[in-house]
Amino acid sequence: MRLPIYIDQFEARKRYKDILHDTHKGLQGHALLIGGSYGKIGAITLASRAALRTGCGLVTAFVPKCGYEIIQISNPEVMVLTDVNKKYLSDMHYDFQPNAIAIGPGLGQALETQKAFYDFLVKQKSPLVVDADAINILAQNPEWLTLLPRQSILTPHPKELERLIGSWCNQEEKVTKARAFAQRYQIILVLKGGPTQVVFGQEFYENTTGNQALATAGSGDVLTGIIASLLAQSYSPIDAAILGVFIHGLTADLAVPKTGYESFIASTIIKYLGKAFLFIANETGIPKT
Ligand SMILES: NC(=O)C1=CN([C@@H]2O[C@H](COP(=O)(O)OP(=O)(O)OC[C@H]3O[C@@H](n4cnc5c(N)ncnc54)[C@H](O)[C@@H]3O)[C@@H](O)[C@H]2O)[C@@H](O)CC1
Ligand SMILES: Nc1ncnc2c1ncn2[C@@H]1O[C@H](COP(=O)(O)OP(=O)(O)O)[C@@H](O)[C@H]1O
Ligand SMILES: [Mg+2]
Repeated sequence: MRLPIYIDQFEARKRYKDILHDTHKGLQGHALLIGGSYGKIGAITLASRAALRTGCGLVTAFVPKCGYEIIQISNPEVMVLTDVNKKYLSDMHYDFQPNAIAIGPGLGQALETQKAFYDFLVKQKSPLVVDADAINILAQNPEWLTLLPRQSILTPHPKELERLIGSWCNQEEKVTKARAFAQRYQIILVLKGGPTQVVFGQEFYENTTGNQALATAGSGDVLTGIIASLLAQSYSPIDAAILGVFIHGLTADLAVPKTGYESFIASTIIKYLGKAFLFIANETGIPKT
């Protein structure tokens, strides 16, 4: 098997773009995060907060009606659009053009949601971030995979990946199958785990940040928000995926000396995003390459 390209501070720094001093929220990108269902509004709450803390100018969450107050109260900076349905999404309808869309955290797999996801996919032209139940819905409806815009980023954890590509006997087979899948549908696969790997065309990357503190509910939802935010800020899909997984893991490496593994939760990732960006934006004295 070919050796991976390691996603280290140098790979991250060469992709990182400074925030310009004369920018404004209208230039910083508008991310739309679609998901949530009754009992799982937390997933989209976390993703949208992470998107804001990753630097995009505007964030809108699209959730079923039951999520409206939850998100408005917990994230006042986030705008909220609601579905006609109370407990799960049934019509992903909005009348603005976001710079990036992520779909899936907490979405559920109700039949009406599946149908709405199909209608949504048919209309999409720009790369998406596809996570969690949106991946599970694609695994149940593989013929919809051809609807994914080129260079969409899918972020499966190992179980979601298995649903999507079938099982594997060893790491080599996993990567080979993932690569064939990514090439077939012209997508980027972020294979989450410890370590997270990224598969794109002929390239195969492996992240060097992160630790077991990330084994906590919602940490993948936060990653989805981070990648969507970078995509909204005009990072290319592969740069958004690479920088996203690096920053996400880095928060855990920076936090653990203070929090320990046990008390680290998904919100801690968001809390440490600032320190992670300072590290990447060269505040440590390490030259930017
Ligand atoms: N606060 C919230 O609202 C939360 C909502 N969530 C949402 O809940 C829904 C279900 O997601 P889940 O991922 O929990 O359910 P899944 O059924 O997709 O995945 C859980 C299964 O995957 C296995 N698995 C997960 N990570 C693994 C790894 N690294 N190695 C091997 N096996 C692994 C688990 O053992 C379990 O069998 C999604 O929509 C998700 O976004 C979760 O993100 C948790 C937090
Ligand atoms: N032991 C570990 N070491 C490093 N990273 C981990 C570990 N366990 C989980 N993670 C990371 O945490 C995230 C978990 O994502 P996911 O399973 O989708 O969580 P959730 O759905 O609860 O948000 C992924 O980014 C994964 O790489
Ligand atoms: Mg997940």
